Amino acid sequence: MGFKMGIVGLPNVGKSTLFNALTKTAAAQAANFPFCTIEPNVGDVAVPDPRLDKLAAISGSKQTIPTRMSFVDIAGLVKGASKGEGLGNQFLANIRECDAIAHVVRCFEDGDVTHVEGRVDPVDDAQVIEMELMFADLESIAKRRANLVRKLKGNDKEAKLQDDLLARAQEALENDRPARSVEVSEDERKQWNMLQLLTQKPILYVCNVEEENAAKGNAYSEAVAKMAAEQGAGTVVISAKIEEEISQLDSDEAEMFLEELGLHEAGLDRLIRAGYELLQLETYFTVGPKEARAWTITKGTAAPQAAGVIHGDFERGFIRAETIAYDDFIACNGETGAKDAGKMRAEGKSYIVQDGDVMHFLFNT
Ligand SMILES: Nc1ncnc2c1ncn2[C@@H]1O[C@H](COP(=O)(O)OP(=O)(O)OP(=O)(O)O)[C@@H](O)[C@H]1O
Ligand SMILES: [Mg+2]
Repeated sequence: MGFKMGIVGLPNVGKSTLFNALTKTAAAQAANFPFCTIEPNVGDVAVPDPRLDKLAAISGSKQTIPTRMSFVDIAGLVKGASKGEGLGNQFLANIRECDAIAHVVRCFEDGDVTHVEGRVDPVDDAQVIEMELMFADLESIAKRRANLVRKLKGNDKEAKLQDDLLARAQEALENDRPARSVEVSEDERKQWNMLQLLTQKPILYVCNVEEENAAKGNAYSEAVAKMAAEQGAGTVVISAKIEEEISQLDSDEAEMFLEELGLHEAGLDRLIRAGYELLQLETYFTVGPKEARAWTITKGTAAPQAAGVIHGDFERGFIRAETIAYDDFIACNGETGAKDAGKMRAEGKSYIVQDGDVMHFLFNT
C-alpha cells in the first residue's frame, strides 16, 4: 500500500534535518543554504507501537516486524512556486503524489541560519506555502475543466460529476479557502479523492523549535497551534536538530538524553503516530512463534481486504478470520487463553477489522 507523507515548507526551515532524523540516514543532505535539496528523497520509517512488543513477549515470537509508512523530503517552496519560481512546479508534482502533508514551519531563532524572508514568522510562512498550493490548484482546475467541456456536451455522467466537484473546489479556492474545506457526500467521496488537489490533502503542522524549547514549545509554536486549530489541523512540536542528534544514539543513551530534555518520547515517534492518525490508518497484528507483525489498513477495512494487505491470495481465497481483540489477547495471556475464554471469534467477509485485532486468516487458493 505504502502511505506517504510529504515534508513541505519554505527553504531552510529544517525539512531535510527532520527527514534525516526520521530515516536515521544522512542520505538527504542537510546544509545551511536554501535549495540544497533537489531530488525528493523517500524514506521508509517503522511505525512505533508498544503493543507489538507485548504481543511478541506473550507469544514468544522470535522477531517483531513493525508496519511502515513513508516520508518524502521535498525541496523548499517559495512565493511564486506555482508560477515556476524557485524550483517551482516540479515540486508541486512531488506533493501531488503524497497522501498527506507534514508542513514544517520555522519556529527557531538562529542568526546563523538564513531565513528566505529575513525574519521568523511561522504563521505568515505557512500562509505563503498554502497560497502557492491554492494557486497551483486553481490552475490545474482550470485546465481540467477545459478538458471536460467536450465530454460534458456529450452528456457523460462521470464527467458531469467530476466537473461539479471541480467547480465546488474552485469556488472555495476563489474565496481563499483550501479544497479540504469543501463538504462532499459519501457518494461523492471516491471521485473527490481522485481529484488529487494539493490543498485537499490532510495537513499536519510541524513546529521546528530550538533545543531549549523542545519539550514545551515557544510563542511561535503556540501561534501555529492556534492557526492549525482554526483549520481543524493538528500540530506537532519538535526540534529537528535534537531529533537528528538523538537518532545517532543507541536506545539507552537516547532515553537518557530525552529525559534530560524533559521529553517522554522522541518527537519523531509523536510525529509518525500523528501522521498515521491523520491518514486514518489503523493496525492489526499477526502473531506466531516465528514473528509478531503489524499491518496497516485504512479505517473501516473489511476482513478480506485486510487479508489482501498480506497477500492477494488471502483476499481472493478468503474463507474466514479467527480474531482476538488486542485487550482480550493480553488479558487472557495469549491465544490459547483467549480461545479457552471464548474470546476468539470466527469472522466472515463483512467483518470490519478493528484497530489492534490479532488476526489469523483462513483461505484456499
Ligand atoms: N531546530 C533547529 N534549531 C536550529 N537550527 C536548525 C533547526 N532545525 C534545522 N536547523 C538548521 O537549519 C539549516 C537548514 O536545515 P535543512 O537543510 O534541514 O533545511 P530544508 O528545509 O531541508 O532546506 P531546503 O528547502 O533548502 O532543502 C541547517 O543548518 C540545520 O542544521
Ligand atoms: Mg532540504
